[in-house]
Amino acid sequence: MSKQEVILCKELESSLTQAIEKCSPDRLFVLTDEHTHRLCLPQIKDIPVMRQAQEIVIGAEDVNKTLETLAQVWQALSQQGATRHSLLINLGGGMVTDLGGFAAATFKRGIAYINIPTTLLAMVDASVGGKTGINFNGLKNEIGAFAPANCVLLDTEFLRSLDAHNFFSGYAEMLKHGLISTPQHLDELLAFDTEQPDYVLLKNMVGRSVQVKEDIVEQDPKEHGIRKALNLGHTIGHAFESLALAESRPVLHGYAVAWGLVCELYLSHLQAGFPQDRMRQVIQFIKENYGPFPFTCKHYDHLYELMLHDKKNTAGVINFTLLKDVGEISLNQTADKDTIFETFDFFRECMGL
Ligand SMILES: NC(=O)c1ccc[n+]([C@@H]2O[C@H](COP(=O)([O-])OP(=O)(O)OC[C@H]3O[C@@H](n4cnc5c(N)ncnc54)[C@H](O)[C@@H]3O)[C@@H](O)[C@H]2O)c1
Ligand SMILES: O=C(O)C(=O)C[C@@H](O)[C@H](O)[C@H](O)COP(=O)(O)O
Ligand SMILES: [Zn+2]
Repeated sequence: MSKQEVILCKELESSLTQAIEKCSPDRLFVLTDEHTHRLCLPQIKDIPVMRQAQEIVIGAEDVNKTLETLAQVWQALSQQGATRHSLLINLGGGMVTDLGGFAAATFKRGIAYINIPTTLLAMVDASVGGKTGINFNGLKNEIGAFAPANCVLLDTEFLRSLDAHNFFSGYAEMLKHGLISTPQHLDELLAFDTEQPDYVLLKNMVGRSVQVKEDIVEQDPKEHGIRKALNLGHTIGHAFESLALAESRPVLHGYAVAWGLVCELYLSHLQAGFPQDRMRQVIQFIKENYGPFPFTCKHYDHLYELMLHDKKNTAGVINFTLLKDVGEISLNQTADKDTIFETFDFFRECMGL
């Protein structure tokens, strides 16, 4: 897999023009959800190279990251004359870049695509690294492919219209990048004024955060080893997210990751010696900014069953990425059912549930 080009744009217009010209497509398509169609497409629609772009609009948010929506995109591409030499631009958050990336990877066995992420989460994480896919059978990203975008164009100006919930959702993946990289990066994240964001500083932090991901993906594009570090917080986080979806009370992906981090930092403390003061510091930040995920001990078995579907697992054994300390990663860790249930008890207790 070749190294993916990720550009922190000074000027989106020229970067996008160059990126499209480099692909020399016969036809151009732009995929948005209903919100990014209204809020973000106007920023690029009038760029001369975009004038011929045919628009495909899908429903917003993870409830629409489905096979039905994927089929709508395939249908639109097919009916509007897309060929193997066409180019798809995904303009949106991680839902659009995941689903659009998978549509591009599968349409006529694969066409070129460019990601222009418009949420914080998609900028630092989802748009980069080639994991594409959809939710299926009540499970997160159950169907998908590794298929990197030809190019990823980051423009933090899009963040100005993002609401606080989606800001914090993306910030959870940044915290994850802080935890798996360096104490300095984690400290700057914990110290950032999230109530009145300094957008210049945020742009720099986005650059550092996405670099953490790029470095790991470059070493291990298909998650045979070190890429599992990017899944910290997700073994339990995805179970929370799927449970919430099943109970028709969906939560944002990054919130589920933040709550998953609380549990997996506790597990890291129990099993890998992660320092208690650091654990408490990060949990305090999450408690203050994300609130609790309500569940009772009646949910434990369901959560455990969901964790049995984690993609890192082998032969029915649940696989965790844990930390010995900030930046000291311990891959392929396991925990027995009693210990996992103890982490749920810990979570509920420290969240005041
Ligand atoms: N492929 C990966 O490596 C990877 C990594 C992390 C997360 N993900 C996936 O990403 C998805 C979550 O992505 P997300 O958090 O970006 O959510 P999202 O794409 O659902 O976007 C969240 C909301 O913000 C709106 N929005 C987008 N840009 C906006 C803007 N600039 N201003 C105002 N509103 C805007 C969207 O329309 C949507 O309503 C999940 O499906 C998750 O599984 C994938
Ligand atoms: O890029 C990766 O690798 C990640 O694990 C990043 C995660 O933040 C992301 O949510 C990813 O989609 C999870 O992948 P999955 O393989 O657990 O479905
Ligand atoms: Zn994630």
